[in-house]
Amino acid sequence: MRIVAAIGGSILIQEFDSKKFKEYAEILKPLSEEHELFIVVGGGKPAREYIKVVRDLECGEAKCDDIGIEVTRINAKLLLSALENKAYQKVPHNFQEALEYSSSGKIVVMGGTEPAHSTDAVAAILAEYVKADLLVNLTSVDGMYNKDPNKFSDAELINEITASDMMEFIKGKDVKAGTYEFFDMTAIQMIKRSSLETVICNGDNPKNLIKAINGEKIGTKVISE
Ligand SMILES: Nc1ncnc2c1ncn2[C@@H]1O[C@H](COP(=O)(O)OP(=O)(O)OP(=O)(O)O)[C@@H](O)[C@H]1O
Ligand SMILES: O=c1ccn([C@@H]2O[C@H](COP(=O)(O)O)[C@@H](O)[C@H]2O)c(=O)[nH]1
Repeated sequence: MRIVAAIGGSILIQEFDSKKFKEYAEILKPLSEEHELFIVVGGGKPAREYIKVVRDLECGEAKCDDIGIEVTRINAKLLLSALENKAYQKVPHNFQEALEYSSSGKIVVMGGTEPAHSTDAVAAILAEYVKADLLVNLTSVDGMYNKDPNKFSDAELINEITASDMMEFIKGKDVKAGTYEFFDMTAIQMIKRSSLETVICNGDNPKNLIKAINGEKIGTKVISE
């Protein structure tokens, strides 16, 4: 299968250590023997810290995004280091490069592309571009809830949701650099327009990626209606 997986920076770089990079490398290396893997890495807390500094410099939102993108690419480089020769050792800056690098037969790892969206959108556009069989979004919670589970203890996990309902849910959320909390509109539009098979699940345990690939019931399945 051709798979695009977005790994949240909130997962990979919770602390400034190599733990999650190593854990993911252990899972991704054997998976790449069976599947074509494209990994998109988020910025996490470091991206938001840097974005705060740029915002204070009053350079405008696009510059904030630009710095965010740089941080996602640093995180991508860290994952490349962990993956060693199983990954193509260059971070693509656009979708065409991603496709070119994948012809090496190795895992492709990238961060952001251009301003005004999150790496969740990058993963969805990439999935469309490479005609992926599956898009997996690995984040810091078990999937999509009816409200923010970190703010409401009675939040309920949604097992299945249509892209249209998800759009309705996300409508009006902040689109400033570093504030895309949980998915962004561009990502959902791609899922809808290209009927991308999509699963959102908890990436704290990298084995959840295997479960999602094997079609086990996990997290939230997004239906492209
Ligand atoms: N309805 C919701 N369902 C699930 N999570 C939600 C919801 N609303 C808000 N959130 C928040 O979204 C967060 C997940 O987004 P976050 O930006 O941390 O993820 P990421 O994409 O995995 O990482 P990063 O953006 O740091 O790369 C959760 O920690 C949760 O608090
Ligand atoms: O293609 C992209 C990717 C990212 N950004 C900016 O970087 C931050 C960090 O990415 P996350 O996916 O949120 O971790 C994001 O909030 C954007 O500000 C971008 O502009 N374009």
